[in-house]
Amino acid sequence: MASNGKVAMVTGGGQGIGEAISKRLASDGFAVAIADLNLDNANKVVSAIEADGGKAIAVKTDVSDRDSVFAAVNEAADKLGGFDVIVNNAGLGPTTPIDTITQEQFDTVYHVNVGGVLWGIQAAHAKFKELGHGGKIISATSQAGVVGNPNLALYSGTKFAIRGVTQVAARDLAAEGITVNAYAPGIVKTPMMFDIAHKVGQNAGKDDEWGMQTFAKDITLGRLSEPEDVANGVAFLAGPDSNYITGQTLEVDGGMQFH
Ligand SMILES: NC(=O)C1=CN([C@@H]2O[C@H](COP(=O)(O)OP(=O)(O)OC[C@H]3O[C@@H](n4cnc5c(N)ncnc54)[C@H](O)[C@@H]3O)[C@@H](O)[C@H]2O)C=CC1
Ligand SMILES: CC(=O)C(C)=O
Repeated sequence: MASNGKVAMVTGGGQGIGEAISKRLASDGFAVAIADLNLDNANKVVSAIEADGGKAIAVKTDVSDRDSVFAAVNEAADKLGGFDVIVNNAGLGPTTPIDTITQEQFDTVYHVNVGGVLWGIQAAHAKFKELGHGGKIISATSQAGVVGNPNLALYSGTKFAIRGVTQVAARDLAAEGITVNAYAPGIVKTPMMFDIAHKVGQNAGKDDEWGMQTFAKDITLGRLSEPEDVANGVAFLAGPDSNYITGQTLEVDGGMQFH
């Protein structure tokens, strides 16, 4: 794998979509910091990247904690020799029928999903400033941040918020050569989505694979998303071909908005 001389940090890179993004960016030549609450999983992704000839480190990070995110960005820059791209991917996706949402759930989910993106933007901005160059900030929203989904009020609210923060940050940081975009996956085969499929609506209590397949009927392209489908979109947002794009949400959902 030839280095492209750039450094990226992926939060929640230890499994699911973040794992696929980390591996794809490494194969595109980025040195990658995998920032995850689960250090064992992050280390497994590092080993896989290194086995393929790439460069990566694992950094234990809690994105809901501002200091932890700043420390992770500093560690990534120090150990990997620069900082160019942050992918604010970590998120929680609990199933929450509207009347069941508790104060504790609200605090946890908003701190991880919205706080994590906000702290990631701040920490990346501070590092780009210190290094004297621009960079790219990319955050995970969802098709549930484009249309309201049944039983996901708490989650959907955070994902709509991330699109708002993305648009504002794009305007605030453009003069410093920083682009800020988001990606909106659809129904992706990851532990989070299997859990939702197992719990909501007509899928409740059915086996996970059956639950997932019932979502496929709403997808124009007729199949569920692999994590790698999303990673392809993020690779575009992280690379030079997206230099004239900012404030946008790239919907990588097989066409779910058409139904
Ligand atoms: N799976 C899907 O169908 C969809 C997922 N998304 C979004 O994509 C992103 C990734 O989702 P998945 O890969 O499915 O999730 P996942 O639950 O499979 O993986 C999430 C990763 O984030 C890490 N994480 C959780 N809390 C953290 C914290 N406080 N600090 C640092 N790391 C933390 C976990 O350890 C895990 O490695 C999320 O933001 C999710 O909302 C959006 C649309 C659809
Ligand atoms: C998990 C998710 O983002 C959904 C169902 O849109």
